[in-house]
Amino acid sequence: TFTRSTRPQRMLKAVQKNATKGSPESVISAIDYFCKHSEWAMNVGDEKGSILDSVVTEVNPSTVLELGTYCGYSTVRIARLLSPGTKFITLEFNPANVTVARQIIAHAGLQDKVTVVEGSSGDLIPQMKERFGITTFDFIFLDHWKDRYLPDIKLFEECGLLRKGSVLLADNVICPGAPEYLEYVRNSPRYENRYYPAHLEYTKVEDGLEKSVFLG
Ligand SMILES: Nc1ncnc2c1ncn2[C@@H]1O[C@H](Cn2cc(CNC(=O)c3cc([N+](=O)[O-])cc(O)c3O)nn2)[C@@H](O)[C@H]1O
Ligand SMILES: [Mg+2]
Repeated sequence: TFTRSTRPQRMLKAVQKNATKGSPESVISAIDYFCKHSEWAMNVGDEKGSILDSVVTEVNPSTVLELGTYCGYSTVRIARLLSPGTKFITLEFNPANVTVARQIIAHAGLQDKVTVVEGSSGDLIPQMKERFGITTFDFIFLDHWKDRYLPDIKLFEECGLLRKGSVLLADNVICPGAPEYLEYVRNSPRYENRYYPAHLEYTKVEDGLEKSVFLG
């Protein structure tokens, strides 16, 4: 029987066809080209991706967590900037997307830099310490279900996974929006925040990233 491919599978084919193996930049370009000329997809994209790059470079983290791997676009953006020995974990709920993401990350030659863990953030965050030997995360990128941003930041606090200076960067705080999360970090004395205005990936729609530094 004929089963139609999925958008992540078509994105993977485009990467395998157009990107040079071992080149993270060409994987990033191939995905951005696919999203601009073939099919829109919910990667953080090139404009917000450059902001993500600058924050990762500024933090120069030793431990990194990403929520919502999807196809691995932001995973590749982050992993290509990390120093050797950095511990980078990305969480992905959908097993089909885990499979696609691992292949895209491998095409970029970054498979040894990051661990893609299948499961939901709510289940996996409390396991970070004992399963992966993490004490605290220096940098966290939130790009998963928007109604999970707030419960998950509270989970980070409860599990003692944040230290003074830990940086959280949240995608889509305007579109689709994460109003409860924004209200929480902006009204909490425990976070120093900065909003980076941008646009929804590959569109002219307003969106942005919120950076929140945990003050301890
Ligand atoms: N709690 C979770 N734990 C682990 N993985 C998760 C979780 N929630 C979603 N995911 C995974 O994230 C991936 C991508 N994803 C992200 C979202 C939520 N983000 C968006 O819906 C979104 C939507 C738009 N948009 O509609 O324009 C733009 C964006 O940049 C977005 O991130 N839904 N799936 C999917 O593979 C899903 O399995
Ligand atoms: Mg997003």
